[in-house]
Amino acid sequence: MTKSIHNNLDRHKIAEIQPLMQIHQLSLFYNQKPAFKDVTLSIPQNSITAIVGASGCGKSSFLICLNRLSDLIPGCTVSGHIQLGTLNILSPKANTTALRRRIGTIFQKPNPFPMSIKKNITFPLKEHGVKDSQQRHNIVEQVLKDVGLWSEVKDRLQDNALTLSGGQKQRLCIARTLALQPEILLMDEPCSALDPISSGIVEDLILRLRQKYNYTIIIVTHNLAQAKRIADYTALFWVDKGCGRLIEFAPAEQFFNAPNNELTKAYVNGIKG
Ligand SMILES: Nc1ncnc2c1ncn2[C@@H]1O[C@H](COP(=O)(O)OP(=O)(O)OP(=O)(O)O)[C@@H](O)[C@H]1O
Repeated sequence: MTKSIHNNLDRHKIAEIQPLMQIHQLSLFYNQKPAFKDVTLSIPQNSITAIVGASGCGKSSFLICLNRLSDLIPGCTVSGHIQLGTLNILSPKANTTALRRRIGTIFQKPNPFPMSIKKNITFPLKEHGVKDSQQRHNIVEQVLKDVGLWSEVKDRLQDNALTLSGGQKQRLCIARTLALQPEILLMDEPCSALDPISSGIVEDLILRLRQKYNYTIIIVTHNLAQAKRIADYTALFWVDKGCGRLIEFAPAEQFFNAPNNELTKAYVNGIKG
């Protein structure tokens, strides 16, 4: 269940990876108070990037900028630039519905809709224009298989999703997001509300989504051991003078074994944090 560092992409592959999303001088403010400032980094494609750092350093705030969920928070403003291919994500002209289909979010607390297991997946598909019911059913089966839930729920697809265990609910939420075929998955501490067994299953799933399906995944985690097991790249955020800053962003092997920054060194060695 738990994975060794060998699950991470090897050094040669890391050198070949192209940036998928370019983030330049990104800052986020809640009612003029900065949560984090001046973050510049490129998210490599088909890889797992972990965001780590002590509580309150702006990790979740960073994540919500990337598909403009930040628009939904009153008093929240974002400045800087985020480029995804030809799309300028922060442009007022960007279509946020289409954007959130391309960039899906998995939250810390699994949030299935209070409806059947099957409808949890077919409902968003209908909303996004998948009209053919056989096609919707095929997608349900495919994504439930992708998250390893099909054999557990195939005989109870009409049961309310709220009857599932915490780990099953989280995998259903991941399946619901996968059904819309996003390019990027944002995960905000997806395992922290789960027991260790369920957490291991979701961790394995995250690795499989990158290895088998080439997803680009950005995951916020408090769990350094988890970041070490699954991340190809890791970013450390830290609070400086009341505001989050990006301290270091590097391939995971370098980040954990030979970081450039003294703060990163102290953090990965458990001296800080
Ligand atoms: N909706 C909000 N309104 C005002 N301030 C907020 C809001 N959400 C977060 N903050 C503040 O922004 C700062 C960064 O919070 P954020 O949740 O992004 O940090 P984090 O690193 O994800 O923390 P944690 O690891 O505890 O989840 C904190 O000072 C927090 O109190």
